[in-house]
Amino acid sequence: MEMLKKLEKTLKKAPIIKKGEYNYFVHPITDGIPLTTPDILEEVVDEITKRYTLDVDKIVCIEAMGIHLATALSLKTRIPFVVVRKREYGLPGEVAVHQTTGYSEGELYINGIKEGDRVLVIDDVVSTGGTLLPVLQALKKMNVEVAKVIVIIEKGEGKKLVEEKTGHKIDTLIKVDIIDDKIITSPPKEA
Ligand SMILES: O=P(O)(O)OC[C@H]1O[C@H](OP(=O)(O)OP(=O)(O)O)[C@H](O)[C@@H]1O
Ligand code: HPA
Repeated sequence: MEMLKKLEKTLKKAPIIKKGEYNYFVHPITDGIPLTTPDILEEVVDEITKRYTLDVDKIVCIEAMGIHLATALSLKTRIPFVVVRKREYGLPGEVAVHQTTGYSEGELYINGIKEGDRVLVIDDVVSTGGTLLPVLQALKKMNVEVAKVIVIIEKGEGKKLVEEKTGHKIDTLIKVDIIDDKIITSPPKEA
C-alpha cells in the first residue's frame, strides 16, 4: 500500500452519507469532493501504468466519475477514450443498458465502440456491480474485446459477482468496507 498513500489517507477520512439505507462515502476520486488534487490523480494513474500494460485501442469510461480517470490516463498513455453516457443520442449503433446502484437506477448509452475494438474499461467504484455488469455484458454482445477492466475502489462484494458473471478479472487498487459508519481499507480481494 506504500504506493497509494494519498488514496488510502483520503479514504480513511471520507465522510459517509446515507442514501436511503445505503452508506455512501464521499471522496475526491469518486465524487470530486472535497477536492481532487493533481497529486491524487497522478498517484492513481501512475500506479495503473506501472502495474499494467495497456495494449488497447480505446479507454471506455462511465459517466460521470470515470471521466476524470480516463482523461488523466489518456493524457499519460496517449490512448483515446470514449464515455458511456447517461444521455441518449440515438446515433447509429447506440446500445442502451439499464444501470442499478445501491441508491439509484437509470439508463446508460454506449456509443463510439464497435465490434473488434480492443478496450480498457475504467470506473471509479464497483460496489453492487449493477453498473459494471450490464456494461460488460453489452460489450460482449457487441463483440468488443475487453482486454482489461480497472476500477480504482472496490466496495463490499460486488466485484466478485461481476467477475463470476462475465469471466473478466477486475483489477482494483484498494478495497473499502463501511463497518459501523467507519471506513476500513484493505488490499484488493483477488478472485
Ligand atoms: O457497483 P455499483 O453499485 O453500480 O456502483 C458503482 C457505480 O456508482 C457510481 O456511479 P453513479 O451512477 O452514482 O454516477 P456518478 O458516476 O455520476 O457519480 C460509480 O461511479 C459507479 O459507476
Ligand atoms: N461512494 C462513491 N461512489 C460510489 C459509492 C460510494 O459509496 N457507491 C457507488 N458509487
